[in-house]
Amino acid sequence: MRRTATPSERTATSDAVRLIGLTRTYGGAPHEVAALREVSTTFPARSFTAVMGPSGSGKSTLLQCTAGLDRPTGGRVLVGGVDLSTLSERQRTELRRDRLGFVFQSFNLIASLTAAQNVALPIRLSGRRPPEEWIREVLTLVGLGERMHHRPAELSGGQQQRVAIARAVAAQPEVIFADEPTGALDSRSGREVLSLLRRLVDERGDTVVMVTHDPFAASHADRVLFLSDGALVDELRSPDSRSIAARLAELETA
Ligand SMILES: Nc1ncnc2c1ncn2[C@@H]1O[C@H](COP(=O)(O)OP(=O)(O)OP(=O)(O)O)[C@@H](O)[C@H]1O
Repeated sequence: MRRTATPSERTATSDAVRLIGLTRTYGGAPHEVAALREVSTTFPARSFTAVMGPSGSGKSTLLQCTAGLDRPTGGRVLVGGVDLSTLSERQRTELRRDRLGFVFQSFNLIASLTAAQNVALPIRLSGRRPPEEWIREVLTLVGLGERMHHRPAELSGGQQQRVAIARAVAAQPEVIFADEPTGALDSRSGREVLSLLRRLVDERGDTVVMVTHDPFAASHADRVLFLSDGALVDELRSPDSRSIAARLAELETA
């Protein structure tokens, strides 16, 4: 089930996503809120980026606009070179389904389906029939090869999140967007999920963009972007939790 380039075929230098002057305002004058102000950056292929910032700084809006779930009011988003603003609503839906993967805080699994059926669902929705060996391979990758036929209620929170990650990985997306993926987990399960995301990047060449409030979670990334009041104000490369927490505290008190 290898529709797009395999990780080894992906080049280390290409940009998976490019943001150019990304702007999103809500409401009109005099109550206009600038949730994003001319944010420009790139998310290189095979990299793990964390997005941080105080509450209300624009993290969710950045993720939503970058993943084509919300339309920016200015600037451009390029996913694999495709300018999202040139796509119709339907084409954006197809791009999300076929080329992007999503992991949410609340797992968003379908309760009546088994782990294997949940993982296969996005591929089925795009009209393809995923081979059972591929679904087994992806669930084995996340350490749940023995739990393929369990329903979400029969799995722990950490296991459910790993099923959700398997679901995101199964269609070989160009970028995996994770929104507070450890927010609902205890610290041990959270650590397992973060190690798994790290492994996807290091061993498979996946590209991960993660929004988080947690400096420890962000320390698993190659690079941490900091938003403040809708603007991209700083970035740290290969940071440790302590330096991330210190920078965040400065922005929160600013
Ligand atoms: N649909 C909306 N209508 C009006 N304002 C909005 C809307 N969505 C977000 N905003 C505003 O845009 C700004 C950025 O919000 P956003 O949710 O992106 O921040 P965040 O950094 O993700 O916050 P948190 O960490 O609290 O989740 C905030 O001022 C918020 O109130």
